[in-house]
Amino acid sequence: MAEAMLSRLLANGYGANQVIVSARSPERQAYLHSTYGVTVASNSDVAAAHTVILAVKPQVFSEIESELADSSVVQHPGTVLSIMAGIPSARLRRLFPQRLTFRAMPNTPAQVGAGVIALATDSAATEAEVVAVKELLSVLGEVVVLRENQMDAVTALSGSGPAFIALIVEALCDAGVAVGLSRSLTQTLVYGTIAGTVKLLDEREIHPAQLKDAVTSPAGTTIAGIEVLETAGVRGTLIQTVKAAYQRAQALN
Ligand SMILES: NC(=O)C1=CN([C@@H]2O[C@H](COP(=O)(O)OP(=O)(O)OC[C@H]3O[C@@H](n4cnc5c(N)ncnc54)[C@H](OP(=O)(O)O)[C@@H]3O)[C@@H](O)[C@H]2O)C=CC1
Ligand SMILES: O=C(O)[C@@H]1CCC=N1
Repeated sequence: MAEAMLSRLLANGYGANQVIVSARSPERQAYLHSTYGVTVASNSDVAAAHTVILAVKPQVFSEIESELADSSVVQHPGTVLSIMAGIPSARLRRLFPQRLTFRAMPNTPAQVGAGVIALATDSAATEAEVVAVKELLSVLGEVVVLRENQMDAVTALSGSGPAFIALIVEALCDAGVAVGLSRSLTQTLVYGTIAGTVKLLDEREIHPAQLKDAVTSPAGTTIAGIEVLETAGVRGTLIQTVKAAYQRAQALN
């Protein structure tokens, strides 16, 4: 995710000289420097920047936290923006008491600027400070401002969502192959069907049930398929899937 943010920032007018990055392995550090031309520095150096973006795994954050707590940089003013799942802003605020604290939850379509990014703002931030963070995140896609107590739910739905959708896409492609279509044709049909369905629902503001009913002819093919989905409990399975991801986000906290 950090690399997605980095590449999108550079592609959208931010200069390589405005960004410094940190990574753990020397291989990764060399890759980031040679690919993007950015300065690679220690966590402490990065944490001295005006805007600090925290994008390590939540489990790794404890190591960074103790490393940073020992350095004076945590006293610097500015902004800290975390994309880590399950780490509350209160914990970030304890580490960076002088900084405004924002939490965001992007998702992987951010790599192509098509992400949905949930943002919980700091109540002490001015309108201009909120706008600055929104502008930063807008290089990744659509920014939605919400309350921090909604962040674990967002993590489960849109943060993890691309993996759930990808699994469904893969299964549908396999289904196309199972009924005799080539892999490449199947991919074109499945990608187009999903993108087109979402576009139709969105642009015409149709309820999904309305669209399902419109496709479903009496004694036709679609209702035969719908019966299988309902018998398998796909609706309940998807609800349980998101609830499991939500509970995991809460546990990471
Ligand atoms: N993946 C996703 O779809 C999403 C992830 N997130 C959140 O983003 C965060 C990162 O996830 P993701 O990008 O998938 O994870 P990755 O493992 O891909 O990236 C984590 C990065 O942290 C670096 N890192 C690890 N340890 C340290 C350290 N001690 N000091 C400095 N850098 C370090 C790694 O460097 P190295 O490679 O050298 O180890 C790596 O570049 C998580 O908190 C996750 O919750 C949020 C939304 C979506
Ligand atoms: O799986 C995870 O924990 C992270 C958070 C959202 C997407 N990936």
